[in-house]
Amino acid sequence: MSRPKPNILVTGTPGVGKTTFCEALAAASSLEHLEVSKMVREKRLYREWDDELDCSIFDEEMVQDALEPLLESGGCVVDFHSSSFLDESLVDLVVVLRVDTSTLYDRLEKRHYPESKVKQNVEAEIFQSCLDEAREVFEEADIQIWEMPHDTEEHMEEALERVLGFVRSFG
Ligand SMILES: Nc1ncnc2c1ncn2[C@@H]1O[C@H](COP(=O)(O)OP(=O)(O)OP(=O)(O)O)[C@@H](O)[C@H]1O
Repeated sequence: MSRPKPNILVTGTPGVGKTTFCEALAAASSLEHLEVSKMVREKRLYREWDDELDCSIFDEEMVQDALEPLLESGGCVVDFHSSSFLDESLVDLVVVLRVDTSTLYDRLEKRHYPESKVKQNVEAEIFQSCLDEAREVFEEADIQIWEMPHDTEEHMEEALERVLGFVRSFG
């Protein structure tokens, strides 16, 4: 499906720096940053709330229904820790941000997350859950999946340059 501007999914374990990266990418391009976790909270796109982990159990169908009209015209950066809800026909590139577990631990610690939530997210990064989920959803559809380190400012600049190159050459 041809779109004038690409839709890019930026995913990764909570705390890897998706929002930081997406804000910088949106500022450097004409793409619109869709911070899905914020949309889920504000539009209540969930059926239940996990009090222990202090997070929503988002509803895939509700999130897809909210995003599809925005993605159909292209030019979006979708920022979320999951990729299971996205129809591959609406995605042109997937970026999976990665950090080492000690960096991730420190970042999540600073948020004063419950120990169980820090542990759950560090384990997800160790077992590369987000990368495996993106591969499961998008590899069949022949959509590029770029795994990019995001532990330093330098790595962020490198990743931004590479993705901006994709945006410039799209279409
Ligand atoms: N490339 C980077 N180098 C150094 N620090 C970074 C980098 N990217 C993000 N950070 C820091 O890591 C922390 C988490 O960043 P951010 O909130 O963007 O993560 P996230 O993946 O969007 O998390 P969540 O999914 O929970 O929203 C912030 O304190 C941010 O300043």
